[in-house]
Amino acid sequence: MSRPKVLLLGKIDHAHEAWSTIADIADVIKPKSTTRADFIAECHSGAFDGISVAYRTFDSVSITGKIDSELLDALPKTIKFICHNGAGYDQIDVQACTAHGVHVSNTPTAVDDATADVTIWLLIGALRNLPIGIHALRAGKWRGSPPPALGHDPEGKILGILGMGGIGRNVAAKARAFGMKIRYHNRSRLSPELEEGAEYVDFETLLRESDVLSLNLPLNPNTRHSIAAPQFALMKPGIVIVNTARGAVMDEAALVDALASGRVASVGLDVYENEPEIHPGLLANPAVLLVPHMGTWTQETQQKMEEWTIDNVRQAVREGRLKSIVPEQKALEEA
Ligand SMILES: O=CC(=O)O
Repeated sequence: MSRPKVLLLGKIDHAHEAWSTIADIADVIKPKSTTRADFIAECHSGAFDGISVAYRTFDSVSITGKIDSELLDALPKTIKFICHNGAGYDQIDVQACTAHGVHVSNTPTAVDDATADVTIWLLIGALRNLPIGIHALRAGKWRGSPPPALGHDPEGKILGILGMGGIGRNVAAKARAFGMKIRYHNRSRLSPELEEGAEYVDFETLLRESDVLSLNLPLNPNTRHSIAAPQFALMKPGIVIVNTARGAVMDEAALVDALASGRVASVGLDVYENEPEIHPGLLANPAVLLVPHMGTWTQETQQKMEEWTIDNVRQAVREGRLKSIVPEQKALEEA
């Protein structure tokens, strides 16, 4: 019987030992292409014939582009599993995968601490007007003249969390240590054990009453531009917003307008609508705290994410099922 074949899209940077165990159970194939057009041609050349599982990284989008119907049509029909290294899988059209009989996994929980840590860092930095001070200091002007306006303490402020999954709940736990009052909105209300005292409110109340809003929802066709001009108009003037989810859950141009009008006092952003491009209105604004998508940028978390993805590959090869199928496809593994 021929050995299973695994396609590696991107590279393994940390979990080399775990990855070496895949070579014991499968042949690993790497693409030669560096562009989507070449990758599709390579698919048609038969180079990937027989693969059943693909491991992919966020950065491998530069080779393949989005995993959509066109790409799935080009890949051999034998592919049954795509194991994505990352919590957010907006680069993958899950509906198209389901239609092609391909199951998709991501890396929930592995990213929660690191992403929540950066969320809290951005939250405090934006609340305290730190970017203005940092900017002035680097320009040799100490605090600047005039100095930044006084910031605000997190204690007693309402933190509204939009998207109360693993990362949102981790942010809540950490923000409680700063004395923040936690409210959230989600597609559905959580059990009291998961809520841990957080108050469930409707979307409009979250927008109207939050002092700080943290975006922790996944990007998909339903959540794109969840925060746009009509939502900014409802917000409490002077709100601080933090986004460590995906840029496109918020309309970046509308955000620039909301900052200019003062409706939004400050933002802390790790993600952008058209990464790595950033809206010039954000770059020009010294009040905003900007980080280049580093939410999971730690040794420990990158290692955990790779190991988690490799576990998915291993389970797919050995047992024909995934450790962490994405929520949209849960019913497929239960069937
Ligand atoms: O952005 C990071 C991730 O999706 O894991």
